[in-house]
Amino acid sequence: MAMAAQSVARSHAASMNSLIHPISLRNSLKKKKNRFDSCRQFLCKKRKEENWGIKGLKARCQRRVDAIVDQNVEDDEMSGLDSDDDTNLLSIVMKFGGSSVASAERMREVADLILSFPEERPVIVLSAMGRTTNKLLLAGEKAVCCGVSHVSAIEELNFIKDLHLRTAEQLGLDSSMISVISFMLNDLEQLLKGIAMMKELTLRTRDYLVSFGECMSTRIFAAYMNTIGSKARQYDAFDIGFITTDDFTNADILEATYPAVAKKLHGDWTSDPAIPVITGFLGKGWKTRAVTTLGRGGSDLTATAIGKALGLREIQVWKDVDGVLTCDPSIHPKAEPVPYLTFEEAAELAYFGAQVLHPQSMRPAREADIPVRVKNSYNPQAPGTLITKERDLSKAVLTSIVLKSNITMLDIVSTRMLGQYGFLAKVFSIFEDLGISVDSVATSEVSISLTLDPSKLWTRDLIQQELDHMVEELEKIAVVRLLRNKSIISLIGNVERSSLILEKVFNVLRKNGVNVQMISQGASKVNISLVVHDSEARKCVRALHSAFFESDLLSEFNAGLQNGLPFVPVENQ
Ligand SMILES: Nc1ncnc2c1ncn2[C@@H]1O[C@H](COP(=O)(O)OP(=O)(O)O)[C@@H](O)[C@H]1O
Ligand SMILES: N[C@@H](CC(=O)OP(=O)(O)O)C(=O)O
Repeated sequence: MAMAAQSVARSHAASMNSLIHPISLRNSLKKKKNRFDSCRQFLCKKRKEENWGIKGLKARCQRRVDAIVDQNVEDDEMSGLDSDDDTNLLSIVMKFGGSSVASAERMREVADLILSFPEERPVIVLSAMGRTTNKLLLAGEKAVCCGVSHVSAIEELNFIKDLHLRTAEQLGLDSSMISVISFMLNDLEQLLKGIAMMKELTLRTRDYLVSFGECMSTRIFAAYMNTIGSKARQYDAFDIGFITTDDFTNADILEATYPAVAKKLHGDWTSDPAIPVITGFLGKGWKTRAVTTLGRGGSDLTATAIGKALGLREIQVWKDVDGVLTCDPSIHPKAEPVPYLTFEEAAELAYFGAQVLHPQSMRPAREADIPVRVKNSYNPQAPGTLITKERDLSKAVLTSIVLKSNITMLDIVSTRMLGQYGFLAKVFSIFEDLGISVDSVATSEVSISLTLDPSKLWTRDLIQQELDHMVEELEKIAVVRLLRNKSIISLIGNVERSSLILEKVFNVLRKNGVNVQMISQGASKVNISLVVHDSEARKCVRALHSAFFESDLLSEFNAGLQNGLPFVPVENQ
């Protein structure tokens, strides 16, 4: 049924392909002679006079634009020139998150925003509308235990139905698109009935279930772009070469994705230009061929992967905040935008829990060295955050404070004597065998303290089961203490100034009566992690933020230098 809905949507998108493409024409002409309007009027007049079909109009349009770009012809001449100009290729990727496309009104604003960059030829990546992904997951969980006959009454299902149909209507989409969306919503209900019947929601089904969010938002948005005369073409990422591992709910993009996506998008664009509107977050498992997802917030990764695949000039991720901030604004309202970050800083920040970026999203951008700009779709004038390979760190001390709560920590002490080799190797081979990844580590020769990455630990049952098994294995070689309800506070910044940072940190923590339970400074030189108890963590973040960002830290540092306290990089001490 879902495949049928998709093919209806595809044929709909195909029928849209026959409209003219004002953005492409306008962009080319702006760069050369700004003669598009007269050209379009001329062609429209001619079309009426001579009764051209759409195909004829398109061919003449293209020849005409190419001719004007070449500056060789008069307005009423027809030329057979073919343009093979690289400047006409797709130029940037613009990703809009759920909050940016949460309603018809927001979709209109996003469309205006895209059109306000007439010099760009963007690829658009969209997330599901608003909180649709959460609602789909909740609907799935309710379906497991509510019984088939109660599925139609699931509150979240009805919310999703209402939101998508209302949005399609408010955007003035034609009846064929409204039936595509109705068809998909019907499929969604059938799927939930299947879940209710099976009384089970596997990770694979969970991914298929949430894929409805992005599949619907992109269809609605592409159709709206077409309605307002900006030719757009919808794509499901799993149909255009996004090949992933089969790790449902947390899949990884495989290398084969890049050439496949480039071939498809570039090929379609050159043969028939239309703004690509692509589902974020989704892929196709290389063995199972089933729909996979890239982990929560995975549309950021879709965007950077497309940037790399097409070698684009810039990757823009549009959110509901003025860029990456000095800390999570929901913890401390005085958080401020960080104007520049390196890929390394952004990756650490994302990995250690800043929800604003997907943990893996910096990888493709860094590999292809493409700048990433984090912008606010509610406040497009704000400069946002620019993430690049390098930046001037001479004035940087601390960049951002990140909190990851509800962490499990392990203290592992070897039962053997000092001087035994291979202890660390044995411990880490146990984690490898169990497929559990570790966040932060602090070691001595006979003991290790570490925190576990919770993303691997998906459901409650599994957490307990996995942890029990892990402790059992570790107890064969060590005394193990499992500590729950911990938080990691990660200080992302210039670790060349770690003495200053740590001096201040311990001052703040001492004043607040907080004991640090583990400290770790990674080799990355941008991150110092502190483990504290969950109950103290938010208070600590606020106090640290005040100390680092609400006082003149740099002059404090310079004053230290003038007072004969020279700064010595930590590795030289
Ligand atoms: N350091 C931070 N900087 C900016 N936003 C942050 C930070 N930490 C957490 N956030 C949260 O991340 C949200 C934006 O990320 P996300 O919800 O994934 O955006 P989108 O869905 O638009 O892609 C913000 O609304 C904010 O609450
Ligand atoms: N819709 C998915 C993917 C995503 O990237 O969303 P957002 O861009 O709104 O964080 C999620 O909620 O996880």
